Amino acid sequence: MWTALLVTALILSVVRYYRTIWSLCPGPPSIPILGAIYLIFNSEGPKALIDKSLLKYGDIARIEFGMLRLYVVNGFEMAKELFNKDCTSHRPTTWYQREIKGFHGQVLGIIEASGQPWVEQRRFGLKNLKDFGFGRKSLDLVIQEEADLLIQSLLRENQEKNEVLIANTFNAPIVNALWQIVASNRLDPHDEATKDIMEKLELHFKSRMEIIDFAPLIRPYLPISKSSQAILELKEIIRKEILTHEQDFDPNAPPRDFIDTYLTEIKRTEGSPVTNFHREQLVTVCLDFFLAGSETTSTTLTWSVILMAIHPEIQEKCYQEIHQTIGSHPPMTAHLKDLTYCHATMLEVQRISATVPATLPHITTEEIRMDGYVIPKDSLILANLRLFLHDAKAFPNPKEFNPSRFLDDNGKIVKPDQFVPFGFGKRICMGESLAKSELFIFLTSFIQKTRIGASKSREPLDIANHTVGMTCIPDPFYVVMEPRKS
Ligand code: HEM
Repeated sequence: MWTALLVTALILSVVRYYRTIWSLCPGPPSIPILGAIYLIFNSEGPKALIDKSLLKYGDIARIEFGMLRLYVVNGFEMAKELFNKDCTSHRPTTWYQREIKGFHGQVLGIIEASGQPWVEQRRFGLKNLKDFGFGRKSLDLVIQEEADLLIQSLLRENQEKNEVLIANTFNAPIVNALWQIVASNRLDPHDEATKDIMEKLELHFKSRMEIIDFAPLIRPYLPISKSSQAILELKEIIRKEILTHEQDFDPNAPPRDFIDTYLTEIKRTEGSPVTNFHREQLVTVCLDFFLAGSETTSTTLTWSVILMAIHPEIQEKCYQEIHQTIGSHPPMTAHLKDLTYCHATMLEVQRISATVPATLPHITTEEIRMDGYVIPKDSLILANLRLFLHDAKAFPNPKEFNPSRFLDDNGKIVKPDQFVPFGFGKRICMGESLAKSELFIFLTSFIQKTRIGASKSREPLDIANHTVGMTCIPDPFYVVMEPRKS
């Protein structure tokens, strides 16, 4: 009798499972309990989530992952409307976000936070990221110095080996620029401590989403993964830097960097029963800048190098523009408006690489009904940015690398709405202006001082050789880099 009852209960729950998912919008086949988990644990990894095969389900595809329901939005208009809603601007929180990124069960920082604490931290971060020209140096100068040091080191490598290996090449300089903004210190790229930070960041970026983090009952009893351990150690490094800042912090002196600005805010709001500004919050906000701002920018720069090597005629056009407009003057953010072809080249690098192929997951806080679709409360939702950036209607011949598509007849920059490398809506990237300065100054400094070409002793360069994860990263490649005569 118990067996019969068990079998009936099982059949009923399977029927219920299929009735529920059939009442929702379509998606890849799934089975009870596991859903369509095979999609991200196959050899393709997260690439499956942005695959064109999902287009057959319409503007939005539903993917079941065990207890989770994920919606991938492939329709641009729909995505824009959805991501502008308050009820889609929250983030899912798992054990990882509460215990590893957060502190004692509390979600902190910007990337994973939601509601009022997120609004406050994001607003504060945005306001202060805008004029990150702290203390002695302007932001442009910090970026120029990092670009120049890297160029010198690559030219030396080229002189010794007749070619240069491009693999994680921009990671240290970009982390360094961020570290100077955050803590006004420069990390020595040859120092063991710096290599350690880079390895930890890399471990994090190479890790896959751990589905088990969504099982709050058993997760605390399982061992901490290497990538989570790396995050805890990165937080400790940042915490130590904050403690050092606290020792010689003078609230009446101008802030030296972001940490000082934040410490001033902690002092200002001290004693308030509702303050969200405290040391652990600062640790996570800084960590978020490193996690969101390092790999994204450095990978886009890696794409710039491979694309310049494949397209010497475009590189030459950029060089001529730089040569005629600013000569040997160090490139600055303000030159974006004068070096329009270089600006267009930077946009085209971002478009074709789609470095961040999808937004991070958002979570719905209420049921949404839109264009005949129903998205239940507590569903994960992400937008397929790569699809929008490669949309043939907005960008004719989308596979072609053609910076001129971003220039009108008068040579002015024009950007179609679908140009969304930084996402859109309420959670749009916070580091957009910083990233643009970094991309522009690095790209133009490289072209101003070097000629990048393909290495003749290697296989032809091909942008199809890349790995898709949280970011799309070109596989390591070799180029020749020769100095330009000034
Ligand atoms: C080329 C470089 C970059 C690209 C392509 C990029 C792209 C993105 C994208 C697509 C998102 C997700 C939006 C969403 O979930 O809806 C995001 C979020 C974010 N980015 Fe960037 N990003 C870049 C550089 C930076 C930099 C330099 C920083 C700051 C130091 C930064 C800070 C952030 C933060 C804090 C978030 C989370 C925002 C929130 O949840 O409210 N990013 N970025």
